[in-house]
Amino acid sequence: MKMTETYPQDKARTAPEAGAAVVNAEVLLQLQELQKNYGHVQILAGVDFEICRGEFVCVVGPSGSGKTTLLKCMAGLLEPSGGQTVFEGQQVTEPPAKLAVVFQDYSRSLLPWMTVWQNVELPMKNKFAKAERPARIESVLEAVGLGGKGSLYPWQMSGGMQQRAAIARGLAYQPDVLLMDEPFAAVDAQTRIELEDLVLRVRQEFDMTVVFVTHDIDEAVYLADRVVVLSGAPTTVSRNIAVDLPQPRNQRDTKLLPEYARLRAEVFELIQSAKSHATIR
Ligand SMILES: Nc1ncnc2c1ncn2[C@@H]1O[C@H](COP(=O)(O)OP(=O)(O)OP(=O)(O)O)[C@@H](O)[C@H]1O
Repeated sequence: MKMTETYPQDKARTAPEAGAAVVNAEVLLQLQELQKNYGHVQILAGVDFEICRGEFVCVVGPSGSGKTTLLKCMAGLLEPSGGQTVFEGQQVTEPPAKLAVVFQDYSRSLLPWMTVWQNVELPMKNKFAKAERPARIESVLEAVGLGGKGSLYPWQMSGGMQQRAAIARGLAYQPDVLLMDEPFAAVDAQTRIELEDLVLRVRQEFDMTVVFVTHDIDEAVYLADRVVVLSGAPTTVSRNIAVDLPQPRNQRDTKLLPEYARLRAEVFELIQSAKSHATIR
């Protein structure tokens, strides 16, 4: 087995060996020639890739390349100007029930007048009977390291704890796919490391597919089964890189591997090149 495979842009399919957690190669999400304009400005110029069930895919690209725009189109929160997102064979026209999104700005995503428990319970109300909820809430709070903290309000917690609560809320109704938009950008470096490992753990525990947008190359290579590198706007997929680093990942040992350094350098070069070719507006 090759250590790394690079998939051509028009055939962004993941081989099962791309990551240990990928148990089959069932395609769950497809981005088909996705385009998005804001007014006359084209941001996404036909983004095309697929995500298999169980995969952890990181999306990286230069600032302003449209990573957040792409994620919103995937989530059904923004209507594309062309192309489509397909989730489990259906075109996405509104947020699918089996998909949850965790945004960067936890301070705005948690409702400050609700306790952590109530925040986590909110999205579960349409899916689980009242009697079922407490055990599930306790289990997700435990999973994110907030066991016993459900009675706190967001403003009584640190930034890292609030982001844990936002992740717990994303997990609470057991989505098939978790979309995360630079979720750790606003926390300190030590907390960021803890949250990266937390996401890897809960991804295994809850058997989820994760799409994770980040501008941090180290984070992308450390977390991903596959890194999708975007070009600068007008944006297409620059490269699809399978990350075949051993699982489970470890903040010290994984980052000492020559293959980690090689992948990191590859992504870095691509982003530098994308920056230099991006249209200056
Ligand atoms: N609602 C909007 N109306 C007009 N332009 C927008 C809108 N949202 C985003 N843009 C522009 O589209 C481009 C892509 O924005 P987006 O936030 O998707 O990029 P990004 O890659 O996530 O950026 P960053 O890495 O800096 O967070 C930017 O130039 C931004 O100013």
